[in-house]
Amino acid sequence: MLVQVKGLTKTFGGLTAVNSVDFEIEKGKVTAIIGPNGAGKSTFFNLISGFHQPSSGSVMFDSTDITSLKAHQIAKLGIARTFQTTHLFEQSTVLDNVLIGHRLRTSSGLFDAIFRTSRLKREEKESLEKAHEVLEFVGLTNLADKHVSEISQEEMKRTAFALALATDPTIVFLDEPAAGVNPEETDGLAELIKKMVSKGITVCLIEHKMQMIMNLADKIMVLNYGQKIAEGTPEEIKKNPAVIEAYLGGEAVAQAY
Ligand SMILES: Nc1ncnc2c1ncn2[C@@H]1O[C@H](COP(=O)(O)OP(=O)(O)OP(=O)(O)O)[C@@H](O)[C@H]1O
Repeated sequence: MLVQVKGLTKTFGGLTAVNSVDFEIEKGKVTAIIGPNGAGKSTFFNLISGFHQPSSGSVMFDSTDITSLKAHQIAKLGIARTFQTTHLFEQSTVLDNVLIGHRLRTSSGLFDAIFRTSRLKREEKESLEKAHEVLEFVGLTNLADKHVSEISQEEMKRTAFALALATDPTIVFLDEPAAGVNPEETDGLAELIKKMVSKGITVCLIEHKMQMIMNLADKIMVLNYGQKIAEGTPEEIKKNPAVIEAYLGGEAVAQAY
């Protein structure tokens, strides 16, 4: 298993946002996390990627215990995540946004910056090449010099993917990759996710668009009130009584289908 989560728990004051979750992600597969609003999905992502410290439990990545590592240390190990598109710098170009993502992986320090060492120059060149490569991969070469404020929501989603890919990740965590885009664009983003998997990248995503998930995921975990209530293939999840119960009453299913 690429990622192994055991007994993962996060409390905020009196609220248990993630409650004793055991979970595994297999290399090379697409794993989805679904659940009603407030179920703990984003918190779960934040725990794995080091943006929150767990209250208890453990996270193993490729046999390394990453439970107590900080976000930047986890990113260096090959775990990338996307954020909502609001995290992009609107007044910078698409290319510059991606370059910033790539700096994470390079190691020049203040000394290099001041004296413009050959290492810095080499790294700048590599960053630029990498940024162009990932922009081509996500289909945004033509928009590299546009400001983020000028591009569509779907193009912002692709930019967020490019940012994650610029760090050469083993696994990417995608937070609602298709939120706010139309059905045709959703299909395009699903294709892009498949293309990432075909290049050997493992994908874990949170998404409310059920049809997309059902077509894309090898495995689905369902969270409800911080607890894992089901796990299985899309076929198994569709038939699971606990899942149907959690979603009925809510509007999520009606909206998704
Ligand atoms: N930093 C925080 N401080 C306090 N409570 C938080 C914090 N982050 C999340 N929560 C609470 O934890 C619970 C789970 O939230 P979370 O955002 O993880 O759910 P979610 O499943 O991602 O929801 P959505 O689908 O709406 O994004 C919610 O009740 C939320 O209010």
